[in-house]
Amino acid sequence: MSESITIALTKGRILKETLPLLARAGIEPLDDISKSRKLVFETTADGVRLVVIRGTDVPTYVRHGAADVGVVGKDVLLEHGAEGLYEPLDLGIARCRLMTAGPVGWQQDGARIRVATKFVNIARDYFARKGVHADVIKLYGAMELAPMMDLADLILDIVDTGNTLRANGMEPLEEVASVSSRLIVNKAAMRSRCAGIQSLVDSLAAAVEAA
Ligand SMILES: Nc1ncnc2c1ncn2[C@@H]1O[C@H](COP(=O)(O)OP(=O)(O)OP(=O)(O)O)[C@@H](O)[C@H]1O
Ligand SMILES: O=P(O)(O)OC[C@H]1O[C@H](OP(=O)(O)OP(=O)(O)O)[C@H](O)[C@@H]1O
Repeated sequence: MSESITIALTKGRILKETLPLLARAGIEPLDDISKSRKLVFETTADGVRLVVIRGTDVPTYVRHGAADVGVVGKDVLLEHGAEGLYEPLDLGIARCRLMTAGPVGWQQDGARIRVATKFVNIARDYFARKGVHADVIKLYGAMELAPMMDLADLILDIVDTGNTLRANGMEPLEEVASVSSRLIVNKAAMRSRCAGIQSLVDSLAAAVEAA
């Protein structure tokens, strides 16, 4: 690739699943990311560098053009918006579901329900569309604790195996959205450096196909 490209990666579980796809597309970090405190990594591909950040920061870097391309969960795009971004590729990794969940056997008995979540925009939109009066309570983690402590009636959170819910006496109720990680691209970069970015998108699409 002749033009330089910066790719913003979501650290944690998405990173682990992204690296094999990047490797199949011929992009491997020169350092071992898991053993390094660095945030920027040069790669085996000429002009391609990686930055490793929190998922919620990935769309911000890409929207402002500080990174050209990013990898982020669909949940983050739904919650924080995708303006200024193209979403050309579903990478099919870190698959899970956004669901409502409640204590086993829970039944609504009042006009309003209290919902604890870190996905407040998704939750407000979801319950408004259902015509349910929901008081949405923002939390930053351990959503499953909120009903146990009578902070909330329900939660809206990510569910994969369901083990976390079961371990805390809860059950999944309704699916709000299906989630996987997406490749996002800065709209201006897509226009001005179309060839380099399109070639990256094509290589990653082939890597996803081969996975
Ligand atoms: N249990 C899961 N199974 C599969 N994918 C998941 C699961 N939990 C989260 N994800 C996906 O991985 C992304 C990152 O989740 P992770 O738990 O690594 O970070 P986080 O703690 O939610 O984020 P942060 O560190 O920014 O607060 C989520 O946005 C979602 O797309
Ligand atoms: O259905 P499961 O397979 O149990 O997965 C769901 C759990 O995974 C995520 O948490 P994570 O393990 O990432 O911990 P976190 O609270 O640090 O995000 C999510 O917030 C759920 O708690």
